[in-house]
Amino acid sequence: MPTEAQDQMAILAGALPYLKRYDDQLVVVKYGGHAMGEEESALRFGRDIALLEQVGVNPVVVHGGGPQINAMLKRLNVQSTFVNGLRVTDAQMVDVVEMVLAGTVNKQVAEAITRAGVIAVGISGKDGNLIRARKAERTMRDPETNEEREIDLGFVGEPEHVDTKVLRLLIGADIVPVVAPVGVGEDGQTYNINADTVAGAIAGALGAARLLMLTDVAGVRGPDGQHIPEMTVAEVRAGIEAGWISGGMIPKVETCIYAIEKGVQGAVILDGRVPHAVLAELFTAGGPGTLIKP
Ligand SMILES: Nc1ncnc2c1ncn2[C@@H]1O[C@H](COP(=O)(O)OP(=O)(O)O)[C@@H](O)[C@H]1O
Ligand SMILES: CC(=O)N[C@@H](CCC(=O)OP(=O)(O)O)C(=O)O
Repeated sequence: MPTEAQDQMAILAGALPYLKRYDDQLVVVKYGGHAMGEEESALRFGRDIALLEQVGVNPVVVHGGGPQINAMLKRLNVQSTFVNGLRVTDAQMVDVVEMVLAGTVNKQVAEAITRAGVIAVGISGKDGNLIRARKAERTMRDPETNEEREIDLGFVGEPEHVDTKVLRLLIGADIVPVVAPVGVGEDGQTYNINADTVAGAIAGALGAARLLMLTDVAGVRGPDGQHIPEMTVAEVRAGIEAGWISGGMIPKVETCIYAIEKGVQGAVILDGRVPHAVLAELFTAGGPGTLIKP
């Protein structure tokens, strides 16, 4: 009968080749608001990110906070609406969004990593010229006239330019950057940016080895509801076209495709609520999520 120690040795031996593969590599981890869950799961996430740093991987965390923004808006009695997964953000709301994302959530995530023994620094896309944004433009088909018309999302932005200098300085000093998805326009306007989009833009600009998208589903499900362990970009496009990839999964897979086209070797969608999801994905054969490859 194998002893517990032998079991642990077997796990370690299995992980060693993967540790070597990711040594000194950049891994961007998008930590979604739904993946955050209870305090204990956030602390577990912090320990896993700290462990990555300690074994020589360079993690960069981009967090979301959609549910946390919703909770604050509810307390303030403010209604919000979404168009194609993006929150219509007026001038008053952009202040609340920035306060929650760059304030509360950003500091909680950075603190969870720091508490695990590795220094993390929380910044927003407005710091160090990290994310220069422009107003996001979207159109929608009017169901009555069947014509495409522009929709005004207010202060919703998309990254126009990512300046990685501040990230590289932090990474070089063994500090984990934790980024809130807020950007600044040329005129100094603050923009609310979807966190998936920011994670893809940063992974692309850094030329990361991997982009991990932590959400609250196990990965991409196929037409019959089965979990798909691995997909090519062409298969993802076919899934969107056929309609079995839909809703909130569309911006997620599109972000993965964008990052891959920018040179990221692989992007993974996985359930961040599962203990040690990040470690299992990077350091075991055939991780638990859906790996999207060129
Ligand atoms: N093929 C699919 N596989 C998995 N989830 C899908 C698929 N198509 C649509 N979805 C939906 O996408 C959702 C994930 O997106 P979303 O809720 O926006 O995540 P997050 O809040 O983490 O950014 C799932 O909960 C599911 O309802
Ligand atoms: C424009 C837009 O929709 N921004 C998002 C930013 C937060 C986010 O993306 O958080 P999750 O990753 O947890 O969904 C929002 O306001 O909810």
